[in-house]
Amino acid sequence: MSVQKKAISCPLKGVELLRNARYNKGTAFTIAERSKFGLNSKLPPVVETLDQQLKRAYDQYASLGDSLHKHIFLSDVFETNQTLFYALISHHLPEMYPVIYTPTESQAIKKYSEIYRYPNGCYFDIEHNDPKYLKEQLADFGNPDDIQYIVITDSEGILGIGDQGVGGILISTAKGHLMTLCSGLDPNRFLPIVLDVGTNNKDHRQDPKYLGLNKDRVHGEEYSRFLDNVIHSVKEKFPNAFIHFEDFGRVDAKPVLDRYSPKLPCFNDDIQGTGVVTLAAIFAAVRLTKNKLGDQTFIIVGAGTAGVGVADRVVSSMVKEGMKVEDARQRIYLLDKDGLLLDKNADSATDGQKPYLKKASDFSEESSSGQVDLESTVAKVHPTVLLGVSGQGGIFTESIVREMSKHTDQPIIFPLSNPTDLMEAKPSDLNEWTDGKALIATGSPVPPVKRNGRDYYISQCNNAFIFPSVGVAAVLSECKRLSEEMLLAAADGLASTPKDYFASEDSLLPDLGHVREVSRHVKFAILKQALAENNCADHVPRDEKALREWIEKNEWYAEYKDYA
Ligand SMILES: NC(=O)C1=CN([C@@H]2O[C@H](COP(=O)(O)OP(=O)(O)OC[C@H]3O[C@@H](n4cnc5c(N)ncnc54)[C@H](O)[C@@H]3O)[C@@H](O)[C@H]2O)C=CC1
Ligand SMILES: CC(=O)C(=O)O
Ligand SMILES: [Mg+2]
Repeated sequence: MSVQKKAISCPLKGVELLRNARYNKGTAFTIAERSKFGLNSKLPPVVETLDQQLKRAYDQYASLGDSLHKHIFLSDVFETNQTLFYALISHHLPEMYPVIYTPTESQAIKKYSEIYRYPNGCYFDIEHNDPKYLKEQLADFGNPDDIQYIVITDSEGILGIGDQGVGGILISTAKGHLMTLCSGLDPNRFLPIVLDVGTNNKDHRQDPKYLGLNKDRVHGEEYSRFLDNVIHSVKEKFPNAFIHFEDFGRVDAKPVLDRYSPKLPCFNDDIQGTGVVTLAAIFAAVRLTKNKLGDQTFIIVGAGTAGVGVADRVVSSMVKEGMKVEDARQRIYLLDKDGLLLDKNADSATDGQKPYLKKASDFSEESSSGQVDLESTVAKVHPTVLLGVSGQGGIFTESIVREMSKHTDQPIIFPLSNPTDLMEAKPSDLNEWTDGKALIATGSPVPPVKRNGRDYYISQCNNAFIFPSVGVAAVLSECKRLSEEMLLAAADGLASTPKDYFASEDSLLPDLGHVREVSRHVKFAILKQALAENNCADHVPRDEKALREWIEKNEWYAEYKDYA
């Protein structure tokens, strides 16, 4: 990671410098810099501070009518002046976060070809599936040591909006922005990649403006060969980069993680990040109900990438607390679009789902059609925790939630699907149906629920609260592999964040406004675990105080540097 230096070398001059977002300071170039770097007469005469620039940029942003235009405006700022972009969002993080991320990001991705203005990263398409070619293209993105963190998507499972083809590049860029904003990754050491393997999205295929490959999505061997070529090229070109897989489709996500995670430091955000952040929120909820994790009964609705990822992390945590794996799995009921996952349907279950299949014979009374729906499962197993990662808005109905409430005093209910309109239930409804007792967290941000003169703060349970810390800790540690124990340490770290960083007594997760401090706390927990595993570079400080200082010193800040 880059340690902050007083002056850095600036390789550019004149108009080229003004057009380079990394080095550009716009009206903040001083008189001396204007002379030294050939900028005289190329800027208006007044020299401004970053604060003055921030005021103008914010006023322009605020004057825009809708969030998509605000998103486009912020993207323009990013393309012109990176420091201003990160400073602006850092100053207004809770306000702008939903604009650069979920929910507005999903609109921007759907409309990518319509709103396109400039390239956003590295586009690898399957028609150029040649290792030599791929490596040559990567050379343009930096020298071997330059890139530390890479987000790759194949765009098949973008948020809850599915296959988005080439537009998925924007999820890779958004995740990169959050790495910087939340955890201080140097944005110049980040590379977003989209794998364009075709798309089955009819709207895009019929759109004459669509910018991706207009062909059916490639699966199977050809897909795997392409991915292998990309990963090998990336590792050859940027050997130290940590790889973050994002929004792969439900069939490929887990096999891809299972294939690469034993070989290189990598992470699947939807599987592992969602699992960790949800676990941390569950720890908090369970603490509020004065119960133990091992006493909970879970129903997870949506047995795809995120659903299985959450289930696996809950199991790991229960096992860490002393439970047997089989017993832990028994406490988790996974439902997919055809209802509860049952052993009689083992043939159609994914590898990730298989450990969670329940005996069909135990549910014969509930199933006249051969399927056991959510309401029947709730009535039968009396869950204390109900999680939604199905991408199906509104499927936690009033009768389901009322049934759950009959058997548990404080139901823990997290509609985690994104964007906002795909949440499995609205927090205000959940609050109403449970008479204010439900402990709620959502995937996309929502305002507090006001009921009977009280404000109920709803925590956002989104992997964005964890992957920036996991990612930067992995980069700092130079770990050989990201271990399950490091992930559990991240969940513990997030759950044990000092209370000052929470919006209210009963918040399940810290407040976004304190994300940098929270992230330091989580990185510390992960690095301690990496040290304990001997999974760390020698330069990582062993002493706790020195480790905390080192973590902070290695954060990138949006401030203008002096140019030598
Ligand atoms: N809050 C967070 O941090 C995260 C939220 N998510 C959200 O979770 C949702 C799912 O994402 P992924 O797991 O990546 O997608 P996925 O496509 O891998 O999984 C979704 C699963 O839901 C199932 N499903 C569809 N209709 C259903 C129904 N009526 N009842 C039960 N299951 C049903 C599908 O068959 C599929 O297996 C998305 O909306 C996504 O935005 C995903 C990752 C992180
Ligand atoms: C948050 C996230 O990663 C998703 O919804 O896919
Ligand atoms: Mg995702």
